[in-house]
Amino acid sequence: MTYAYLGPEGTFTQTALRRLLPTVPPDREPAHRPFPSVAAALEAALRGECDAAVVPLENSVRGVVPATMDQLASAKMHINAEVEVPVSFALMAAEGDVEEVTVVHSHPHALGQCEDWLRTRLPGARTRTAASTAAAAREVAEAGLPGHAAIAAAPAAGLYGLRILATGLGREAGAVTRFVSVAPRWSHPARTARERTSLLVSLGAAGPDLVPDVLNEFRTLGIALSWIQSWPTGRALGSYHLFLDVDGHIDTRPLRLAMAAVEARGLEVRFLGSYPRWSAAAG
Ligand SMILES: O=C(O)C(=O)C[C@]1(C(=O)O)C=C[C@@H](O)C=C1
Repeated sequence: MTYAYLGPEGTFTQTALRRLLPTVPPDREPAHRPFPSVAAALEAALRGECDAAVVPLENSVRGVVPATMDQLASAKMHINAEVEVPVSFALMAAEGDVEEVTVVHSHPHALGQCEDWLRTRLPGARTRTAASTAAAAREVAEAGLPGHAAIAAAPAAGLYGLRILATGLGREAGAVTRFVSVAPRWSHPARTARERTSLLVSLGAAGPDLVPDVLNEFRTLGIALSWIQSWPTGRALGSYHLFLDVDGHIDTRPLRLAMAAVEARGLEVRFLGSYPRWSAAAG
C-alpha cells in the first residue's frame, strides 16, 4: 500500500497516518508519500498513483476542511477508516525569543486556533499562510530570516532544526482533528463492534426544508446520527448536499431501510463508506 498525505514530514496528517497503521510490522511498512496540499494528495489517490490518501476532515475548533469536503461531495471517493488526533501547537524559530517574532507562518487552520494567543502575546506580528504546519516550519528554517517563526506540532522543530519558543498556543487545550483514509473504492474494512457509516444526501430543489424529514427517517428506525454537515453544491445559493454520519454498518437492515425511505422521497443518497468508529482507547 502507498498512502498519500499532506506533507512534508511532521504534519498532524502524518501523525494521523501513523496512528491508523500502528500494528504493521516495520518490514511490511506501507509507503507514505507526502504531497503539498490536501487536494494534491486526494488527486494522487483518485488517479491511482497512491492506493489511498489520509486527509483532515474536521477540526473541533475551526470546522471542516474544504478540500476534503469538495472531493467527498463529488462522490468519487470512499472513506475506509477514520482517526482522531489531538492537536497542540508550538511556536518555533531558528533563533531569538518570543518577543522578537514579527512574522508567524502556519496553516490557516492552525493560525485560526492560535488567534487568541497571537493577539495577546504577539499583537504586532503579521501572519503568513503555508500549505501545512510542517511546510511553515520548513520554510522558516530554509529562509533563516530573523523575526520569522512557525506554528507547528512540536516534533517539527526537531525535524527542521528550529528551537521551540512557546507551547500550548491553541485556544482549546482539548482540540482534536478527525482524519479519514479515502480511496476511489470502498475496501470493506473488517467489521468491529462499533461501526460508523458516512452518507451524502443531495437535497435537490426543496433544499434545507427537507432536512427534518431526512433526519426523521433515521430516527424512527433507531439509528443515531453522529455528524451532520451541509455543503454547497456550487450550483446556486440554497443548493446543498447533506453529509451524515450514522451509527451502524451499511449491511444492517435498519440502515438499508432508512436509506430506501430517503430515496423514496426522490432524493439521491450516496454511500461513502462504513468503517470502524475511532475510539481514543484504540489509539
Ligand atoms: O498542517 C498540518 O499539519 C495538517 O495536518 C493540517 C491541519 C488541518 O487541516 O487542520 C491538521 C490539523 C490541525 O488542525 C492543523 C492543520
